[in-house]
Amino acid sequence: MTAIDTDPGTDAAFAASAPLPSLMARAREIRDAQWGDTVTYSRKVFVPLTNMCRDTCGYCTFVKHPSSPEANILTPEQVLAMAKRGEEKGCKELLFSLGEKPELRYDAAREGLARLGYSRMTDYLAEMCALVLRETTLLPHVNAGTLADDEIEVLRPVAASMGMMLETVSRRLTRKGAAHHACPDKVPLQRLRTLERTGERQVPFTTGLLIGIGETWEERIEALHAINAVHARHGHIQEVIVQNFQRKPGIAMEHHPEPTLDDMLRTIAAARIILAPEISLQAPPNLSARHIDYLQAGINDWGGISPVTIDFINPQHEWPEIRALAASCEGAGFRLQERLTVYPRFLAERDTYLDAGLHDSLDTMARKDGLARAQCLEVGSCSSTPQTSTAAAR
Ligand SMILES: O=c1nc2n(C[C@H](O)[C@H](O)[C@H](O)CO)c3cc(O)ccc3cc-2c(=O)[nH]1
Ligand SMILES: C[C@H]1O[C@@H](n2cnc3c(N)ncnc32)[C@H](O)[C@@H]1O
Ligand code: MET
Ligand code: SF4
Repeated sequence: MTAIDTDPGTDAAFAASAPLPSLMARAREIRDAQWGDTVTYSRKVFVPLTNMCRDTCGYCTFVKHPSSPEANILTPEQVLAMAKRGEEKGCKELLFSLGEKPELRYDAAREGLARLGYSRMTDYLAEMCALVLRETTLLPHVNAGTLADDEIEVLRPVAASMGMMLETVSRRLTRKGAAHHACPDKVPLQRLRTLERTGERQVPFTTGLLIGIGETWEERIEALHAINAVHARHGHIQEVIVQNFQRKPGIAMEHHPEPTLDDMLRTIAAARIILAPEISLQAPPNLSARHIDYLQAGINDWGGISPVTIDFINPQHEWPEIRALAASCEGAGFRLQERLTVYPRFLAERDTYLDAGLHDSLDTMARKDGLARAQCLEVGSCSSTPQTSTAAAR
């Protein structure tokens, strides 16, 4: 149920054709009703567990071929050292981001994993999540791309939340010369299956669109509807990220145009109109000088911001200083507030969405956090907070 009486069909048509100012005004209305004037972020440490990957996305600088001197798999000692540094700086989330299934493509990846005692990257990832839970107070979030049923099962007990950008639903982009050529994990059907499987297993989940990689406006709308449909079946989508493609030297798409600010504002507003209101809408603060304008298009979240690690995916773009971001949010009439990697709605339904083995860590973190939301854990309900007043669409 939306807070405002609307017809989803009419809204979709509106999103595709309305002038940008009225589209943004409509999106703001929906955001204000659900999320108020609070805009959130997650203080996190980013751990790039491996940069080897069986895919070769045309926009990616993160991926390294095994023949590169930079190709690596972080050791448990390195993971723990980064985690401890994050913990000291007050981080609450540890984001594992990594290449997809490199062991299925490269001997070097198989050998590297074997030296660590594993045959599958996902098993090593699960063990590193367990290590973080054991040795620190950080909550692990994993962004490991497409996941099969058994991979979700090994990760669920040790990851507080998971994510995978849908990126796009465009199959055209898997053709030769396009962004996702020769990327088995970027075939839209595989991405959609991961959204469905994590829904079936009730994993608090992040997904999103990568804007400006060759997709059409209609394909963006179709992707938003696909996300909304999977959420309507399972209620597990915590947040949707609208991320703008960044051009960098050395990538296949180095001459591909970046999306404009208007492109971003229109897509963010369309997302806010199409998606169920309880899905948090996120856009990164470090990939546009005009990110504050995103607030006028309906976002309520900035995603992860790290006081200790760079954005390994967009390393040329520094994180904003949290105090400076708070000041510019305030200038725009918003209050910046820290949040956990698990949103209040999911904490309130912990028995459904969170493995019992994670409850202690969640309690510790929510209390340490000192957020008013910690009360959700004690009273078992968050009905007084705007984020949780709407039940997940089922
Ligand atoms: O700093 C980043 N954080 C990314 N995040 C993390 C995000 O900003 C938040 O920290 C977490 O989702 C927790 O809410 C992702 C998480 C996912 O599950 C899937 C994709 C992304 C993508 C990015 C990204 O490109 N850069
Ligand atoms: C972790 C996420 O980072 C995004 N990603 C990867 N490369 C780029 C880039 N050049 N610009 C912006 N986002 C990118 C993808 O959407 C991926 O899923
Ligand atoms: N390889 C995964 C994906 O593309 C994780 C983030 S990219 C470094 O979805
Ligand atoms: S974006 Fe992810 S899947 Fe694509 S090449 Fe980079 S690491 Fe691999």
